[in-house]
Amino acid sequence: MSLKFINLTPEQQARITAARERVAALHQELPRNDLVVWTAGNVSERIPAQIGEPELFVIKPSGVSYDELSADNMVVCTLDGQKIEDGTSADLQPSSDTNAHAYVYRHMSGVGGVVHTHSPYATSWAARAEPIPCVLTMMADEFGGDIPVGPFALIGDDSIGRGLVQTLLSTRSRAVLMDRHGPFTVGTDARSAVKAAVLCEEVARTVHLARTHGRPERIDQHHIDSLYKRYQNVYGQKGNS
Ligand SMILES: O=C(CO)[C@@H](O)[C@@H](O)COP(=O)(O)O
Repeated sequence: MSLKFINLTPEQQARITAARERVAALHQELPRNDLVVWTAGNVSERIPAQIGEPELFVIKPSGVSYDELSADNMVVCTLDGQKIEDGTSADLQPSSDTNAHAYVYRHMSGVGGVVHTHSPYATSWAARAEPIPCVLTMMADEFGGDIPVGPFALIGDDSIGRGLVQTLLSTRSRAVLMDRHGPFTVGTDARSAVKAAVLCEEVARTVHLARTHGRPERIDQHHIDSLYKRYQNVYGQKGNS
């Protein structure tokens, strides 16, 4: 028997409602930052669960145009990737990448948000299965080094999620280029995962452009480490990613 939104505690219902608003709004950042064409991208966010509460996340419905997305049609799923009775139509299916997002949430407790796009420059590096070398200070700041490539995997089961987690656990980078597929990014919440997706595409583009007129040199590892440490601990306003 599937879980029902109406049977959850008022506190968890409120957390889900707030997450639906945030995730719906964050989907507008994908076309706004030229990270997607048509419906080819998705964002999800984990719902913080108190002891005894079911662990859930919110994700977009599959194949729905970004201008039709709203808090009302954000789908609520268990960490097994099963949609709950969340108040949306029983026919409304979650994203086709739900299994990948769910696998990350099950295996990486520190991840609160996952994003997948087919943004053109990052996807062109993925098509070549070539990591993006850390030749820019922005890469050291945000990704702590190169942006790695994850294994080729077909959609539909845990294959993408397994390859994604295996790669994420071997790097500081919050972005992974899945071989011949495209970028996935993670963050402490959906907003930080969207930021990683935006910056992943930005550095994929600028390194591509740099490569057309020469071979930029990778930044020395000790400089990458100090840039990453500063940016992760000093940059911006307190509490704002
Ligand atoms: O690449 C694929 C499907 O192969 C998906 O990531 C992309 O089309 C987005 O799908 P959803 O609309 O999230 O189901």
